Amino acid sequence: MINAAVTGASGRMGKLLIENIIKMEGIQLSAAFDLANIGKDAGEVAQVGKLDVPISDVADMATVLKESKTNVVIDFTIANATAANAPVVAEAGVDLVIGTTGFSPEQRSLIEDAVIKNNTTAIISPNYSVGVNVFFKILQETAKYLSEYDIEIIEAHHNQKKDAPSGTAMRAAEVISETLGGKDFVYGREGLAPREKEIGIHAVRGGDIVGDHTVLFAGGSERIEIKHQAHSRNAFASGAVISAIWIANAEPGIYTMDDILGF
Ligand SMILES: NC(=O)C1=CN([C@@H]2O[C@H](COP(=O)(O)OP(=O)(O)OC[C@H]3O[C@@H](n4cnc5c(N)ncnc54)[C@H](OP(=O)(O)O)[C@@H]3O)[C@@H](O)[C@H]2O)C=CC1
Ligand SMILES: O=C(O)C1=N[C@H](C(=O)O)C[C@H](O)C1
Repeated sequence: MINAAVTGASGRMGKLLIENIIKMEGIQLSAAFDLANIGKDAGEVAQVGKLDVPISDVADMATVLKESKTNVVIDFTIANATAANAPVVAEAGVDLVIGTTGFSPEQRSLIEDAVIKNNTTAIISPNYSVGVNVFFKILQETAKYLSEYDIEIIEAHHNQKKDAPSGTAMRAAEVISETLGGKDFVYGREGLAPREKEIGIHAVRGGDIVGDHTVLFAGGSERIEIKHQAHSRNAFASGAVISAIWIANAEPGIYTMDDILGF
C-alpha cells in the first residue's frame, strides 16, 4: 500500500486529489498539509467523509511525514510554497509528484537539486491530463511542418488562478521552441507590435474556466488552431494520483508525464 500525503489539501486540486486517492486501489491518504484548516479532518474538508487524517501545518512536515510513514507527497500549491517544501520532503527520503506551476528557473533548480542530492524521485508536470500531453506531441509534429508560420498561444483559466501565463502554455511554447531550434517568447501585445520570429503567449482570466489552451499556426492564407479544453479538474487529479502510484517503482531521478504515459 502506498502512503500518499497531499500538500495544498484545502485547495481546489487538493480536495480532488484526496477524492481520487480514496477511490484508487493500492494507495491511501497518510497525511495532509495546508495553511488553512489545520487540525481539521482532511476527508471532511474534501467532503468525502471522515478519514482520520488531520490537516497539518507545513512547519511540522518532517515529523508528520516520518510518523505517517508517507512514501510520496503530491504537491499542488503555489511556486514559493513548493520550492520551500520540496527540500524538506526530499531530505525525509520521500518522493514527490509536483503539479504546482509558475516556478522561476531558480525555484525549479532548487527543487531538482534537492531531489538529486537526496537520491529520491520526483515527477514534475504542469499538466497531468492525458489529453494535454498528447497535445504537446501534436504541437511538436505540427511545428515541424509549419516552421515558417506565425505561432500564438492563447490560454484561458478561472479568475482565481494565481499565475500567468499557465504552466501548460509555457511548456507548449518550450516544446515548439525546442522543435524549431529556439524562439523568443512575447507575452501579450500592445500598441505597435511588429511580428518577429517569436511565439506570442496570451493569458485570459475569467469565471470558472477549468483550463483552455489554443495554439494558432497562421500562414499567409490559412491557419491551423490546435486546442485542448479540460472539462473538469478530474483530468488533472486522476493523472497525478496514477503518477503517485507509478513513482513507487521508479528509479531515483526526475520524470515527466511522458515517462508515465510511455511516450
Ligand atoms: N499540473 C497540473 O495538472 C495542474 C496544476 N495546477 C496548479 O496547482 C496549483 C494549485 O492550484 P489550485 O488547487 O487551483 O489552487 P488553490 O489556491 O485552490 O489551492 C492551493 C492550496 O495550497 C495552499 N497553500 C499555499 N501555500 C501553502 C504552503 N506554504 N503550504 C501548504 N499549502 C499551501 C493554499 O492555501 P491558501 O489558499 O490559504 O493560500 C491553498 O489551499 C497551481 O499552481 C496550479 O497552477 C492546477 C491544476 C492542474
Ligand atoms: O491553475 C489551474 O487551474 C491550472 N493550472 C495548470 C497550468 O498552469 O497549466 C494546468 C491546468 O491548465 C489548470
